[in-house]
Amino acid sequence: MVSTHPSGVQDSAHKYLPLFNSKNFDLSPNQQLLPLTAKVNSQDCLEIGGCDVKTLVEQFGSPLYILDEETVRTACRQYRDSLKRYYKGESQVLYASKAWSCLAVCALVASEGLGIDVASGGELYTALTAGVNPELIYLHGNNKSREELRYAIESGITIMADNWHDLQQIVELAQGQQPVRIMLRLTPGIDCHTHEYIRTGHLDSKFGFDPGDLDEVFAFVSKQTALNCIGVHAHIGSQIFELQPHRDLAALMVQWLTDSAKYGLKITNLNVGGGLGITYTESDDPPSIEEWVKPICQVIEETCTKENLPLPKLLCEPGRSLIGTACVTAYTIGSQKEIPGIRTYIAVDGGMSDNPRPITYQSVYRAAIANQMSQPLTQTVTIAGKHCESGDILIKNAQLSKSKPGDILVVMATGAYNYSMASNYNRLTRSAAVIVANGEANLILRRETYQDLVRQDCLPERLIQKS
Ligand SMILES: Cc1ncc(COP(=O)(O)O)c(C=O)c1O
Ligand SMILES: N[C@@H](CCCC[NH3+])C(=O)O
Repeated sequence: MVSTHPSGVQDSAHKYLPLFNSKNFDLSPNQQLLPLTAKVNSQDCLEIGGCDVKTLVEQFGSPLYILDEETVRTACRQYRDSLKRYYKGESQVLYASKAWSCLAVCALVASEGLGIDVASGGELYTALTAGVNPELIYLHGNNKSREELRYAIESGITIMADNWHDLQQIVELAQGQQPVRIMLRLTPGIDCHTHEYIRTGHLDSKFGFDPGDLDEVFAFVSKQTALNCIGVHAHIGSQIFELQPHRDLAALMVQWLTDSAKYGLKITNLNVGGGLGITYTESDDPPSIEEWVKPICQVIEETCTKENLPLPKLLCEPGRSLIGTACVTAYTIGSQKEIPGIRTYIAVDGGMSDNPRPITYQSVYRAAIANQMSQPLTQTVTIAGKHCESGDILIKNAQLSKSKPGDILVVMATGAYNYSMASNYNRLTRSAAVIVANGEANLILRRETYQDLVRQDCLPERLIQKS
């Protein structure tokens, strides 16, 4: 018997399902706990993209990242369409690929007309290999190596100059070449309420030029014929639910455009970064994609009118809100340990190596037993990973239906900063990932093998064991 809350919400995993109907693409993916196509089928199993999660695990193994194509496409379109609706100037959405960088994800967002923000040579290589147009790729980093900068210049992408060292190296490498396209990353000095580790816009941040250096930077850049400075950039942090910090940022950035004009710089691009939060639990209440885009556009237009400036090309670079809720991770339940009067641990076949966010940021997730979605949530259990680390806990006090070894547990909203931050701790092989759409599942990341684990290992002659 499924019990019902006074609110009418079923006390089963059904409560996590989005109110999605295929004709209505208005739901903002970042406000859902499960991918938009999630439903429960006649076997009481969770289905995503028309694929039964239990069957996917049988076919592709466990743990498994399951990425819903429709949810990612919907999020891309909502960013793009909102910019078109609320901004009279040109605009471009970039995907912050640090959220999940792999060939398929880069190709998917590029097919929706997005550009890509990369934060290293490796992410750049991935985006280029996926076939992304170099003119739509932007390289970030507070300590880019000379090799990374050379690679960026040779590839014809835009470099986000983050500091003086960066600028000097770019000028040196650019000599004798076409002017190198750069944008300046500036620290706005704007605080927001999010985890300390993922705040970037406050003054005490390792990213970007200090606001006190602004005039000097504009003066320097204006004299360099090797540089083509097209824009300014700022990013205030991640998993943000408030709108005011981004309004403040937009106004401040237009001020930077006015300041730069005094140095004869023709800066035409303004990149407000990313940062829109997502729903990890029912108590998270982020604005929708449209609600985030609209005030930014309005503030830029109003401030430009006031300052008598032409509208800049507006760029933004969301990561988490494009992909976070498009994915679930499916695990197989194994051992259980009941400590009377204390708690019950349920262990799964992954943990901090495939999702390091709980142990790193104390992030809270929701889960369900995918093969019995309507069963009442009668158990309060702690979901433990399989690593040799007491802190390897995925969820404390999860409300689940009664489970047994072999059941499939899905953890929700694992699309952002999970695979991309995954490790091989305890030499676990990295999990596979599939993309699902219209009842079809395709592998996008092969599961690592034991051979993969030792591929880069070298065994010096003198250490070889002689029998
Ligand atoms: C420079 C930059 N741009 C974009 C992002 C993407 O942020 P989010 O995933 O919160 O949208 C980040 C990460 O915080 C970032 O550091
Ligand atoms: N890795 C962080 C986000 C970092 C954002 C990058 N600047 C997270 O998982 O929440």
